[in-house]
Parts: sequence; C-alpha cells; structure tokens
Amino acid sequence: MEKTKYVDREIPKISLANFEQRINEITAQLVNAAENVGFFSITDHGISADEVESMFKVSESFFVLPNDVKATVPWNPNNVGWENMSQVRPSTGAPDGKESYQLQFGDNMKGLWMSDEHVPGFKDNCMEFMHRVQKVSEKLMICFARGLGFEDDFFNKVHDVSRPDSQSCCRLLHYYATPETNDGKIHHRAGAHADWGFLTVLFQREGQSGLEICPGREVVTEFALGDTWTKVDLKAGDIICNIGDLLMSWSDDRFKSTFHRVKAPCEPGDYYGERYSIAYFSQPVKDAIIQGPKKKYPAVTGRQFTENAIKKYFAALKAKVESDTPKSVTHTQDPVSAAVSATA
Ligand SMILES: O=C(O)CCC(=O)C(=O)O
Ligand SMILES: [Fe+2]
Repeated sequence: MEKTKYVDREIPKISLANFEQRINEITAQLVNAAENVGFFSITDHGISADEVESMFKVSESFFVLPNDVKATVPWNPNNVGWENMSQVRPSTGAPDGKESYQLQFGDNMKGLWMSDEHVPGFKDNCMEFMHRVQKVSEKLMICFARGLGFEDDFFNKVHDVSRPDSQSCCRLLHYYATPETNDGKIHHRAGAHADWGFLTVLFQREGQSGLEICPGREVVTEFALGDTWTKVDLKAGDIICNIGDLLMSWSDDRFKSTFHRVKAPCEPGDYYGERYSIAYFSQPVKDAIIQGPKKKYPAVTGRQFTENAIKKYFAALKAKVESDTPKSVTHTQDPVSAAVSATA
C-alpha cells in the first residue's frame, strides 16, 4: 500500500467544565473547531474513563458471542442490528474488516436487543450509557445552535431520543486483528468516509490507535479527498467529536464534515491488534426540516436527507466498483447490493 503522507494539524481540545457559566467561551471554541477542522476532542464532559471502560466491557461481552447468536439481532436498513464484514466504503470498494452492532432508543430496536440470557443486563447497561452520551451531545448542540443564530433548543428538539421515531444511534465497533507480516493484502478497518449524520461522539481505547483525518472539504455536495492525513491520538477519558454531513448542510457549509478513516495497518508504528470503538451518531427525527440560516440548500426533511445520503453512497460505491473491476471479472457476491448503507 502507498505510504501515507502525514501533516501535523492541531485538533482542538475543548473543556466543557462549568458549562453554564462558560457557555459563550465554549461556543466560540466549538464553532472555531467546526469551521476549521471538523474534529475536536472534549474533556470535563462528565463521563468518567471508568464508565467508558465498563461500556467497552459490555461491548466485548456482545462481540465474543458466537456468530449464530449475534445473527439473532441482524442489521436492517433502519440502521440497527449486527453486521459482520459487510460495510463497503465507496473509497475502497471493499468491506471494512470489522463487525458492528447499532443500537437505538426507539421503535426501530424492537426485537433487536441481545437478550439478557446471552449478555445479562445488556439493554439496561447500553441504554444507560446512551442516555449519558446523549446529554453530552445536547450540550454541544446548544452551542452549535447558538453559533448559527438559532434558539438554544433548536437542534435538541429534533434530536429528542424520547420520541419513538428517534433515529440517533450508538454503534459498537469491533475491528479484527490483522496480520503484522506483509501478506500483500489490504486489511481495511474503516475506509475513508465522512459521516452523514449530524454529530458523531466517538469513544476509543487508549493504545488502539488508527483514526486519521483528512480536512479540506469545502462543500457538502462534493467528495473530493485530499491526500495528507493527520493522526488523531487521544487520552483515556477524552472524547473525539466530529461534524457530520447533515450539520455541514444545516450550517450552509460553515461547519465542516471531515473525511476520516481507521487506517488499514501497513506501516511501522501502526496498530495491528483487535480494536474496539463506540460511535454515537446524533440523527434528527424524520420530520425535522433541515435548512441553514442562509438557505444555501433547499429545505429537506430528516427522512429526505437520509434517503439522499443513501442514494449518494450507492452511486459512489457503484462508480468505484465499476472503475476497479476488469470487464472479465464477476464478483461471487455483488459488493454494491451486499453493502450496508450504515450511518457513516
Ligand atoms: O472506529 C473509529 O475510531 C471510527 C469509526 C467511524 O469513523 C465510524 O464508524 O463512522
Ligand atoms: Fe466515521
């Protein structure tokens, strides 16, 4: 694989301490990070490193189950359930070497929670964690609403997770270990992509590195990707956050939804072991009306935005697969129809 070109870029680190008293200062820092990098880490957010580690243990206790048990809660296009090696990124045309389990608060999860018989307390533990993370997202959303000149509760109203049709989604991720010797194959972790939700709050385990970003995208309708990457390293307890396409569009392209990937390990210093992460995607309810203050893009509903994002994803994937496949080769499984159109 081609050697990665790295550039040092500062990824802002923002403290949420004394949130109410410091809200204007925090808003200014978040807006600056959103406008210039699209990624930032937050500290003093109220979720302890121990709590996060406990959630990783819950996640592990799901992923160690046999595949036939995990298959009792299969992925479906509402962006819920378990998938294994099926998310194909348009940037790579190949499946990510991982399994993931997407969890939501509302009706979409009916019948898709792993039973207590297999993982005692699974649903209760996950829901408790998800509510904790939602509270953090809500603080960030107040600041982004302020930054764009909306009422403070503008974004929170349409990301109300008590609504049965809530679409916000917590994704447990487990990347498989990859061989350390160069076996000539590319072991994709998460191929380069931008998240298409509103805001992503991401938990990683210290020492399980691999997340890299590639800023430079100016308009949400374009997918041009630069070629210089920056490694994102975090300390236990910090949370990484990034702006998704939806917020980029809702801010008339002011806030940047930045390309990122979990690098396919291939160079000295890369992390080859198995890797866990947890991504919490805030997604608006389907009847939310999405339009920026300057009305740069036509108003769409939450449902239309998601449908358009899926259409764009499959068109990009089809183009990638066609450009990579010699005419004489046929796939045993068509990667386009096999692909999961997951959240990010
Ligand atoms: O696993 C990670 O660190 C990043 C995951 C990610 O970017 C995604 O699922 O959208
Ligand atoms: Fe992502």
